[in-house]
Amino acid sequence: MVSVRKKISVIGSGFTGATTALMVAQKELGDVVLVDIPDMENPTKGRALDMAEAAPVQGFDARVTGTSDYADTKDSDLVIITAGIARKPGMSRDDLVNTNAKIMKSVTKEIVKYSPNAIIVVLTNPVDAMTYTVYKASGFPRERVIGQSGVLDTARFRAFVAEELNISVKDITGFVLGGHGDDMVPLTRYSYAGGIPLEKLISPERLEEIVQRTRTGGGEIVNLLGNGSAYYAPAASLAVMAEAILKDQRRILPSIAYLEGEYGYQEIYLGVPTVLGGKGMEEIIELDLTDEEKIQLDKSADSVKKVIDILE
Ligand SMILES: NC(=O)C1=CN([C@@H]2O[C@H](COP(=O)(O)OP(=O)(O)OC[C@H]3O[C@@H](n4cnc5c(N)ncnc54)[C@H](O)[C@@H]3O)[C@@H](O)[C@H]2O)C=CC1
Ligand SMILES: O=C([O-])CC(=O)C(=O)O
Repeated sequence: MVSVRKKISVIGSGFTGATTALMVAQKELGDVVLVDIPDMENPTKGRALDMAEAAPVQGFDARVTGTSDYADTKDSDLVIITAGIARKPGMSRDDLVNTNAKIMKSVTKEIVKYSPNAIIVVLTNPVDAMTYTVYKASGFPRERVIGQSGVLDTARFRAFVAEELNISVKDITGFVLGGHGDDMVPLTRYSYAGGIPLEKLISPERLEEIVQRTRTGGGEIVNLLGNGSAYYAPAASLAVMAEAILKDQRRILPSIAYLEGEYGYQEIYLGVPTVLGGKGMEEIIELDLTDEEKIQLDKSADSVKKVIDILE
């Protein structure tokens, strides 16, 4: 009998990969295959087994297995790439580019071989350029290769605003555009608390401080952890994108998408509002930007382009 359960492969069983596997399984989005390099096969199997043993306690129905053999990923519906090195204090995400680009190319080859119809979501940094690398290496249409940054960046902004206003995080919405670097563009004009524009509730000076903290939110955690980067909120962000795709929810979520003229950019991956559904990135939503916002977005796009140029 052919299984109708969805299959999700998570490449990289480190902090973000393992946490994502658990969150995706807890949401019962499908069966999860956790993959790492042969040297990491036993720890990967161990993490997967440990998660499988959490299933009866928490009552989720999802098989979780660990492997270093890509044949086990065959016919995945969704593949999430977290493989690669993470930064340490004093490093920028862009410092990871050469090492991680090689890893992206090798894992993409295996993904395409075993799951030619999969949708791929990339987390590995520098994520805009790594998503571009996977897109080029896969030959997949742009709908099926996206990256994760905006859900996380927006979540950080929402968390800081909720703390500032002492209001539930559930009532705060935000919008972050651009590359996943310190010049990302949080759009306060499109951000609300319970439907009320934030600009009516928080002073411009304080809002600017929150925007700055959002921009450097990844680095704040890198400095606190000392030996790696964030993983709970990144994994939660991947799980929500996975859910939107696997349940064909058509949610409006920011993702890193390949632009073919949208927002005035060509042949670049950049964070923009998208509709995520069963086909992957189904639409890009173009917002009107003020001159100042467009200048900021141009700066962010330039930074991403420079990293992509290193690769080419
Ligand atoms: N886009 C975003 O918002 C975020 C991106 N990241 C990025 O995600 C990546 C992973 O971060 P962590 O999980 O914390 O790192 P980690 O070091 O805990 O895990 C990375 C795993 O990748 C594995 N790996 C390396 N080469 C591989 C290959 N060829 N095939 C399969 N697995 C391979 C390693 O063995 C390791 O287990 C980093 O590049 C980090 O910067 C992390 C958080 C947020
Ligand atoms: O900061 C990092 O290196 C990891 C990351 O992308 C984030 O947490 O936003």
